[in-house]
Amino acid sequence: MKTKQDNIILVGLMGAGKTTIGRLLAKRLGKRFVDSDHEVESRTGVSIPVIFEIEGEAGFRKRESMVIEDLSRESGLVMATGGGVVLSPENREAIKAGGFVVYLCAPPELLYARTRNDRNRPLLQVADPLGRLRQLYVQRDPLYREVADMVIDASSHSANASVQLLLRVAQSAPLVGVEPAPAPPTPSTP
Ligand SMILES: Nc1ncnc2c1ncn2[C@@H]1O[C@H](COP(=O)(O)OP(=O)(O)OP(=O)(O)O)[C@@H](O)[C@H]1O
Ligand SMILES: O=C(O)C1=C[C@@H](O)[C@@H](O)[C@H](O)C1
Ligand SMILES: [Mg+2]
Repeated sequence: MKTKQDNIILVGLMGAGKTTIGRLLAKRLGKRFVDSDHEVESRTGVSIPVIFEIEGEAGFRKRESMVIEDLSRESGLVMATGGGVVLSPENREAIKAGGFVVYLCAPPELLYARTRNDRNRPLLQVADPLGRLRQLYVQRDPLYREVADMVIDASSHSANASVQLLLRVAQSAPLVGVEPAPAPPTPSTP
């Protein structure tokens, strides 16, 4: 039977550390690491900025949804997701059904510091990227919480500390969806 713990799915805003932490965690758990952003790029053969340029955000979201639908049906994965996957109700359902979902939560100011020198995130190529991150936080924080089985404060942990925390959870969490063992028979009195 498929259990929720078969897959661990990381959600959160750009720069929260989904790719960094997901890769390390997968290695430690001996699971396959997948990243929905990388999967979109490998299916199209071009980078995310190029997809945004040619097809706009709407085109990217359609491709992202197809990838999420496919990957959420697999098992034994650690999956990093793109920051915007929670925008679509269909993606949210697929993620919730597809694994144990961890929201890496961090304030916009920290996310800005982590992403400011990277040109690979089209939504942050604006005059005021910190302002954009603040808007996205307000819009998306409730959506990440809606899908999350667990929230990690990604601002107070190093990437390695977050991995350690998740390893402890993965190794101690009961398997959701598994029937509890039947109670032993009560001895009959002679
Ligand atoms: N405590 C931390 N946890 C995770 N990543 C950190 C931490 N501190 C710094 N970083 C750095 O933050 C940067 C952004 O991380 P990463 O690319 O993993 O984010 P992401 O959540 O996958 O973003 P995106 O949604 O844009 O793909 C990386 O350079 C990473 O090394
Ligand atoms: O937050 C977002 O909407 C995005 C985050 C990235 O992971 C990429 O999926 C893309 O740049 C869009
Ligand atoms: Mg990433």
